[in-house]
Amino acid sequence: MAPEFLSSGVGKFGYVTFLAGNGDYVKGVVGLAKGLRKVKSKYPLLVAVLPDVPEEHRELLRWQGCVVKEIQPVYPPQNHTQFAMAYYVINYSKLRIWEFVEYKKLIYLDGDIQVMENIDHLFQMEDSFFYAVMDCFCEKTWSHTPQYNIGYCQQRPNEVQWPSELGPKPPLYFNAGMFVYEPNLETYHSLLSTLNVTPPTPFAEQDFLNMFFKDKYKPIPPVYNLVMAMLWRHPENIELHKVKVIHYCAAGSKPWRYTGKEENMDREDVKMLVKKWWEIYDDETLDYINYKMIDDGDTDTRQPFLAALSEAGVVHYGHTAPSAA
Ligand SMILES: O=c1ccn([C@@H]2O[C@H](COP(=O)(O)OP(=O)(O)O)[C@@H](O)[C@H]2O)c(=O)[nH]1
Ligand SMILES: OC[C@H]1O[C@H](O[C@@H]2[C@@H](O)[C@H](O)[C@@H](O)[C@H](O)[C@@H]2O)[C@H](O)[C@@H](O)[C@H]1O
Repeated sequence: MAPEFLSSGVGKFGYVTFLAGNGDYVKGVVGLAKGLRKVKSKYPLLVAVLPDVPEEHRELLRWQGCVVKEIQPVYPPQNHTQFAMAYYVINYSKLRIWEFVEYKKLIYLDGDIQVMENIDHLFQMEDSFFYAVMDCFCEKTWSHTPQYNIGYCQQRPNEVQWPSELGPKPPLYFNAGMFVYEPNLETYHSLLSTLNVTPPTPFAEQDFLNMFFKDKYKPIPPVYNLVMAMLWRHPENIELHKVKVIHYCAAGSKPWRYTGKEENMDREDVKMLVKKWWEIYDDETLDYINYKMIDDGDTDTRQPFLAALSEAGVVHYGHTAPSAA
């Protein structure tokens, strides 16, 4: 029986990710939990799971110190003019994390993200804004947009000017795989009611969140969410050695499925980033149950993590952990 985690306490800050289905994304979330431990984050990782996430995956995540919270799916209104790319529709369910009001501020991270350096300092940014990294319009996944078709990208706004005949330049657009936000019930209900009257679009909840938060959005540097395609689309904007958060969102880049066969996946930098992910995933000292408390007390690497878990009301009863997925 996995340890009993209760998240009844009021925690100020935390990380949150989203897990759907009974497939292999659970490996991404296990890797993320271990990565946050490796960088000695003080805060718990919440996992918003859809009902279709099997109990054995939830158990595995509890054994990795995660606070597992079941959410119900969110679907956009049926609409015949535009559809989200079917693969992304399930991501509208991410909106449920605005209901986690026992936390003052949360950092959302996709399950295909890895944290390579501590980013706890982001919680100190000014309240009442929505912080995220700007996306790039140059991937073929953007071929449905005027930006892609005229070659305009916010990552290099002066190379191809936005033509005035197309109207105002599009507002800055963020990648919704990582963002800093404040859970709030009023915002949550407004999100859902607005979604009810908003036709689905190709990038689903990412488009929707960009529209909803357009007046509160504040860009943060790309070191906080390396959208992998930036490596070959805009290398001039990336200093790889400074990157703190890696987002394995390019086709073929999911480390746990990596074959190296898809376009750009044979790049040395991609191979290095995939290797870094596996080094963390395979590191048993980072498994929650093996995460050592150092008796001398003053440099206990586990204490801040346990303190944050207790602050968040997570009570841990240790046993031997099952094998990882
Ligand atoms: O079958 C799925 C698809 C998506 N996700 C979650 O939704 C996030 C966003 O989906 P995806 O990573 O496919 O989007 P990308 O960033 O690759 O475009 C994932 O990282 C997971 O956290 C999931 O758990 N199961
Ligand atoms: O549901 C829409 C998704 O949109 C985003 O992924 C996209 C985006 O990054 C494009 O710019 C890339 O071209 C594309 O490959 C990639 O899948 C988010 O990362 C993901 O969390 C989720 O919101």
